[in-house]
Amino acid sequence: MGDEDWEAEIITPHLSSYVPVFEKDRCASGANGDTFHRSPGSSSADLDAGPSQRDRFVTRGLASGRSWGTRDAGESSRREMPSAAGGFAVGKGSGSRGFSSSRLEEGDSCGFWREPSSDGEGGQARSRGFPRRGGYQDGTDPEAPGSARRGGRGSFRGCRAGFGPGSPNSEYDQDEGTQRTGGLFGSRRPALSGTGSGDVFQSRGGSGRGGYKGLNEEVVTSSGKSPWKSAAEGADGGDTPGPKVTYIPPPPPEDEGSIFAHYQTGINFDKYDSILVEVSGHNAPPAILTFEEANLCQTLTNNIAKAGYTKLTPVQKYSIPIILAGRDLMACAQTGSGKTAAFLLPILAHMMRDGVTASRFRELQEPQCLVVAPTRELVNQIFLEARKFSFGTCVRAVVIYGGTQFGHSVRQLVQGCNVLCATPGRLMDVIGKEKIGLRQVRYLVLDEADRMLDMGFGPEMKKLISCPGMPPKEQRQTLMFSATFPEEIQRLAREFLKPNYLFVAVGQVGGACTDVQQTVLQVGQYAKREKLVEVLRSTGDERTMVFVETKKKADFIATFLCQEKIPTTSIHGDREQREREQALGDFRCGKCPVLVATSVAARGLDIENVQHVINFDLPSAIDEYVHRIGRTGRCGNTGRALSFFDPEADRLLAQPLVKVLSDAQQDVPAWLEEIAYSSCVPGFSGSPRGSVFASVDTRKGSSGLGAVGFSPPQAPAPAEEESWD
Ligand SMILES: Nc1ncnc2c1ncn2[C@@H]1O[C@H](COP(=O)(O)OP(=O)(O)OP(=O)(O)O)[C@@H](O)[C@H]1O
Repeated sequence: MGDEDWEAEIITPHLSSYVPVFEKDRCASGANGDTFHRSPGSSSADLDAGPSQRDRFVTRGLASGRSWGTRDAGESSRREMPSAAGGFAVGKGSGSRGFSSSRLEEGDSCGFWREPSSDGEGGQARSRGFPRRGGYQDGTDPEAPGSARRGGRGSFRGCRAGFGPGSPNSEYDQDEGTQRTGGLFGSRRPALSGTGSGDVFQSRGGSGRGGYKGLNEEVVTSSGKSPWKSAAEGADGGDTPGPKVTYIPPPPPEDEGSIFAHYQTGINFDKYDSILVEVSGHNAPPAILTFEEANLCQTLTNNIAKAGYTKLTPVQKYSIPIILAGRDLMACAQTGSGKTAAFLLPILAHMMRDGVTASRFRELQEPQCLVVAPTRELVNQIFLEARKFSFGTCVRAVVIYGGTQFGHSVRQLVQGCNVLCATPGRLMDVIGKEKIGLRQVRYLVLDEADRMLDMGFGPEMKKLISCPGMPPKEQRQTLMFSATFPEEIQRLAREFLKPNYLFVAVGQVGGACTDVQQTVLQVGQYAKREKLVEVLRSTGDERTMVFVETKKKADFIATFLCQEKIPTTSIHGDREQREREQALGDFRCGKCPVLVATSVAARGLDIENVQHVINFDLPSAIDEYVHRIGRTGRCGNTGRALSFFDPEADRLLAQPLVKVLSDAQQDVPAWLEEIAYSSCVPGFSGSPRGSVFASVDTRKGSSGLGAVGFSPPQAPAPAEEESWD
């Protein structure tokens, strides 16, 4: 099938949904009211008796009984597992030489679509001089040339937006109500078309929508400038012409049950206690062991209890007292370990302690706290957390982000704003329109800070701290959180932080969550779809996120899976915001148990019951891999990650991948070690794009800051991308 053919194939069916209509004999009811007769996958966690004590990273992963691979365990080499024993790797097979057979690698013809050997995706996928990834594309991919491919996250929990009825603002009141759709939850969803999902398939040609485009959606020009900003300004209500964005997200839930809805911590939650934590910097306050020790006000304490939090996670134990002491902080902790509450709780406690007053209706709002994050879904998630913890207080949290009607953002703001959660583009828009003043900012939080400071967002963040009115770093508290913190980004971050900032490293900086069982299979590009279907059929309707490299491919694979009668939806930057939210809602509620995503969903998504992450395409950067697989195995729950490793395209990832696997005490397939060895990069630092594995505060090299804990596993690499130009 030629390139044009597959493109046509996607468009012509006019799918109103990715949810296929099932044959009656196979499904009685389902995503469209059907019940799928697919055998549910067993996900029993195979717990070992006790934690494996390693020299630096004490917590350890768990084996799930399921095996995706077909190799013998004997082919894997277990690394650095002095006490890895019993049960840890039970049932786990990693890699499959079988799948690396030339027959499959050279292209199978069992699928309905055959991938040509050349691709147009590689330019986008392998920026920075890495080999182009093999792919199916036709070279007309709008993402291809020069696009950055790192990304943000997307997550979503519930509905969003401010309180009460919007107060019309004539300046921005256009299109009021025209698209008040797109809720995430059943009752709030718009009337659905077609098969009932309402997830209208119209992502192609999705340019011109407003808003910052997430992760691998923004285009970084050779000058390092990011044109997304003007798009955001234009489409979201700024000055440049473009299609008007009319989407008004549904309001957040009002009932207490929904506000405090949470999922259970997992069987490994208590194992967090054994993770080694390193704090560096001078005069760090001691960690707290309980919420009581934090001495929070009664309302906050009640809200913490209602949220189901009984015990602090390590990053919370260390970060909360540091923030309460007024110190700047850079904190790095594994995915899903509670970083959001680690900054929200002490900030809210401070605000309450300082007697924050209810903000009132005003044209210019002056929030005390700014939380900036890279994707729309993530800021919405943070907003919902802030709203939950501030429930019953006078603190008002507001969320604004691109892809929604600008006037709607303004209407949320003018009603009052103490804590503003925003994506960079929309934030700069409202600052530019003088809807937000920065004079009162006491707390500036960069979530996914390494992403916020890299070449995609860094210039915007620099602009933010130079905005008129923004208090200098000496007069504000700056807090940075992420699961990964490359050394070069740590260096850039210092410009934002007071010199005496503290650095908290929970476990290994940039390390994968050890509650995720990682499996890598060698699968040639032409065999991937067949393997994907095989895996998805074997896992039943367990929730699975499938990551691919490009937006087009996300559409294509989602459509393909639907044709295979696997209820699937997709999220990527070319989908309209309403569609993105609909997709996440359908995935979250289980209507579509498979979500095909680009890296826009790699960071921060906190969705209950995501049992699997599949890297259909591996990312080029290992930190991206760490974030992607962190969508499962959250908060002490176990999860599984399966990656299709295409030796042609993924060779440069082999080395850092081996390191991530072994650091997380996972099986390392022998073939992967061989590839890693053969593609050995002299002076390897753990990542093709720089040292992700900065296991320590980078200041330690120069300032001799002392720290208890682990030592760097390798010599620091020369920083890449030092410059934003
Ligand atoms: N102390 C706690 N007790 C119980 N649940 C918690 C606690 N802290 C956080 N959680 C829950 O754990 C989940 C993961 O938290 P959160 O999203 O903040 O993780 P994260 O570290 O920011 O992850 P990521 O790196 O992927 O962004 C959330 O559902 C959150 O409500």
